[in-house]
Amino acid sequence: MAGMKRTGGGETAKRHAGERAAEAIDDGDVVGLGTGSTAAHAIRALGRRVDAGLDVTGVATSFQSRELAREVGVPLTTLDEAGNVDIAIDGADQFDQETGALIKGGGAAHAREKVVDASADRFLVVADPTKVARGLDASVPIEVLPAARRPVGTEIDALGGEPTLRRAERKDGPVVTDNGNLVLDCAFGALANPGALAADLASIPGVVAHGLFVDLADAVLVGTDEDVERYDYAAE
Ligand SMILES: O=C(CO)[C@H](O)[C@H](O)COP(=O)(O)O
Repeated sequence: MAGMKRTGGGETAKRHAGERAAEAIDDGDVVGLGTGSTAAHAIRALGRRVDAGLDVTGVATSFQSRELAREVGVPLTTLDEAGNVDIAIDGADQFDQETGALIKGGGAAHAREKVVDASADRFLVVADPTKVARGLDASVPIEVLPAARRPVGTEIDALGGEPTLRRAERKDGPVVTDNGNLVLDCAFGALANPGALAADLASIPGVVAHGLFVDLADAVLVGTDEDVERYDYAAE
């Protein structure tokens, strides 16, 4: 698969990935509903399968995915009620095709996404070809308690990162997450050891969640304009 020419970074590619992922849902499944434009295609496709008689419940990872699930008729539950997630479908901002390690949080939803994706028996990532990488070098979103913004920034500096407070596009001020926190987008350059950086970031007081998802994805479905390529990282 590596080295194949892929076309697509637009909605068609995202739709192909999302629709293929929705086909993997079985009757009775509790489904983690990811956030972002690619996961949204999966939620819409799942809604069509529910219309056709599929019996599933969804666990939303954000305000946005909850609203969309309601709109397309996917019944909702919570982790508290369901206890277990059979399969989660979620997007990514970048993934390392060798290891399946991900950077997530472009939609500032990665704290809840990580809880849902990590608790799923199977975690399917849906992406378009612009997300495929050799190694990881995108900036890492870090959700922080508002009161911890400065001390966390100092720790990020010490780890060799450059933190930038994420600002809202249509509001004066910062992006505030669904959990009431702030996001620091942290540029580290090429990540030599994402697992070690993930552990370092998780140990900083005031960090709610970072956007490194290491050893979590079971498979990544990359939609193209024509088809879907699948990368497997664990026995399903
Ligand atoms: O991590 C995420 C949200 O926090 C998204 O899944 C990620 O940003 C990908 O989004 P899109 O499919 O719109 O490119």
